[in-house]
Amino acid sequence: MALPIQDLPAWARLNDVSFDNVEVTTTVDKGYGVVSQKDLAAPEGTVETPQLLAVPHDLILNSLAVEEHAKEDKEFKQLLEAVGHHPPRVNVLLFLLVQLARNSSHAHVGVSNPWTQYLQFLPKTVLLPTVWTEDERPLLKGTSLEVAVGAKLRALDNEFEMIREASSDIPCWNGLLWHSGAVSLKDWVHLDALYRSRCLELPKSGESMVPCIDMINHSSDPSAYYDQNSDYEAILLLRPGVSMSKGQEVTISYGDTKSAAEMLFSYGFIDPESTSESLVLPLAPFPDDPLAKAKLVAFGKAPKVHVARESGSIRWDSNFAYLKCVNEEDGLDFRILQDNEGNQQLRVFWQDEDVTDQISEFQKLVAQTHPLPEVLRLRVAVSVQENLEIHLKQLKSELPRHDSSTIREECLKHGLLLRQIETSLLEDAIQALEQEKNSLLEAENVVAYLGSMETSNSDLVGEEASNEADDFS
Ligand SMILES: C[S@@+](CC[C@H](N)C(=O)[O-])C[C@H]1O[C@@H](n2cnc3c(N)ncnc32)[C@H](O)[C@@H]1O
Repeated sequence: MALPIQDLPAWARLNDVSFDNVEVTTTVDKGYGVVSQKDLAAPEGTVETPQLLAVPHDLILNSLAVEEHAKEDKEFKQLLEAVGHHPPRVNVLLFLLVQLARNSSHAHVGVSNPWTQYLQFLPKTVLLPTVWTEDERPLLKGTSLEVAVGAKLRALDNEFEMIREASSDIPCWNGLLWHSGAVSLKDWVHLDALYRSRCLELPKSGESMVPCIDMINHSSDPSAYYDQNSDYEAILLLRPGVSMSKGQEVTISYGDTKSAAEMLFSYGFIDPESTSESLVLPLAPFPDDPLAKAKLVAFGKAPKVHVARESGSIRWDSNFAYLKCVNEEDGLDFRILQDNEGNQQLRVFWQDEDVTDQISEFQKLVAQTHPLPEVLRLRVAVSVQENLEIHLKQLKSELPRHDSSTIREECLKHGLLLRQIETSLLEDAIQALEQEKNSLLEAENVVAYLGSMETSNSDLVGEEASNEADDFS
């Protein structure tokens, strides 16, 4: 069920949301947005700029608010307890799933609240890559989002199954959520997209959804910002130095340090004016490394390489790339230790020191303590460059043939933009790595090391040759 946006002012009045000289309307290309109803100005240097919106604290939706709702709603409390402790985001999504089920089945399980209705104002489609179709997702092939979106979809599937399992023993929820067919995995994926594209980081309440303030679009040159006042209300204020005329769109910044991939992943669009030039790619251990499994377990996170262009130059870093490129002969060791309770633990040792707790700083640690730091850096640079080349090759390979009528324009536009941004960054990073490799090859201890390797190889060849001669005799 959807409610027309013209009904939002009535909902706002009923719930004490105050709009001051602004209104929600439909924009040309960004769905809903907020525009000013009169000329507005906040002179430079003013401390108290005009307030455009105020949303009462009890409408702010986060994990804590969900627990408050549960106190007044016995049936929801039962559901929340059955699902157990999960990240705050899951509690909020569960709360929204219940409102969605109520709206679609007209069944009144538990107590309805302002969000039951507010959800009906929100867009039915949010084009984040997790909701792209099978035809649209190949646009991400070779980009840094290919693996991330697949992993996110699997995580969403697991969350939804976990909720189904935990709640299907509770008769009223089993009836509403599962028997009525009111909600499905598609709804969970949609709610997650709504959540990620609309949640704000409030100074006092933390990560939260805020009705009405979530109707404000992003700009790299924003006219407003949000805050929280002493009553914990979420408020929207005009920025100092901004003047705007009647009918102009009010905008905020969704952040200016996010990469193109992060913007697309969280908001479904890329604004090249406000994205940082960076990307994060997955990195696998060498397939023939006997320590590969131990390295992955000890690292504890998905191994990655981070590439960025900062002030015109390329920077890359990867703690896992360093772990990948060192071995026992460098001073790496894994040991299984047993604590007093008999639990076994994998510990990482570097040059006989237990560095398990420093594994997230492995690059720094090893770069400072390796006896031949330039030789190690060369090994890591070669491995990282190879990894980037594989991704670049995929990015440059032709996209699978598709029927353009099955790909939505917005997905095509932002998918191609992401490919273009990441291709350019990877090409420059590969070139920078080539330069770095060349200068490392000239470093004194690299020359000496490679020279010693050559000597021992030719000794070996000499020995082999003499063995062969022996064999012939
Ligand atoms: C917080 S909501 C803003 C309100 C939203 N336009 C709506 O219709 O409900 C964020 C979503 O608005 C859209 N959006 C916001 N700023 C945008 C921009 N500068 N360009 C394109 N889409 C934008 C994206 O779909 C994004 O996921």
